[in-house]
Amino acid sequence: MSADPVALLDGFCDAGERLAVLHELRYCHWSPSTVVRRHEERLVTSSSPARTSTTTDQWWFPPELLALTGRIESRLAERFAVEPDHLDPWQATRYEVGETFGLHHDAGHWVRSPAGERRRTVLIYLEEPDEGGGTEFPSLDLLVAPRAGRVAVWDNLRPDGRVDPFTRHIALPVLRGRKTVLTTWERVRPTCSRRESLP
Ligand SMILES: O=C(O)CCC(=O)C(=O)O
Ligand SMILES: [Fe+2]
Repeated sequence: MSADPVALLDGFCDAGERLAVLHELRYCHWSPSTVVRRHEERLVTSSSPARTSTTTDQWWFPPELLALTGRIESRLAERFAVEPDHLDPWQATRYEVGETFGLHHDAGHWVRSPAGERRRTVLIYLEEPDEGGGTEFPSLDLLVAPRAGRVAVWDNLRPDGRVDPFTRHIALPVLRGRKTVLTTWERVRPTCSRRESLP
């Protein structure tokens, strides 16, 4: 794996694959994006003024789209040693002009869940806006341009397993055009029981 805190690979998805994914995403049900927070020992998912985009997730993906994400998972395994069995369901998020996701961390809520924390984030830029829409990591002094076909992979945890505050990030507002990303998170352990080896 790269020593950079945020590994970037351009051309990870070629134009044909991006168009095919975007085409299939038209058949999915999109809703206002949500954020997760803890409320009295429970995780609550709700919309928030901090996140103004629209999202769909793997639940809605038609078989053609699942075949495409399956191929993407194989390449993530090859290039970044991502473990497909540890992945959360894919999400796609669309940002129109002005839409954004404020400063946040992708981990911090899942330490007690069977699959554990969100160890790494995988973010693929499918549709590149004409202006704005970068992903900023203020503590790393890093701005990732939302280049179509690029994948960004970063660690959310420090080697001791605690949340790494340096990978807090912002999806900057789109200023012109539209941005669409495909995202998943690699958990510390497998994401369902049938993937664990049985005793
Ligand atoms: O869209 C982006 O640039 C970042 C998205 C993000 O941070 C997230 O979905 O958790
Ligand atoms: Fe995020």
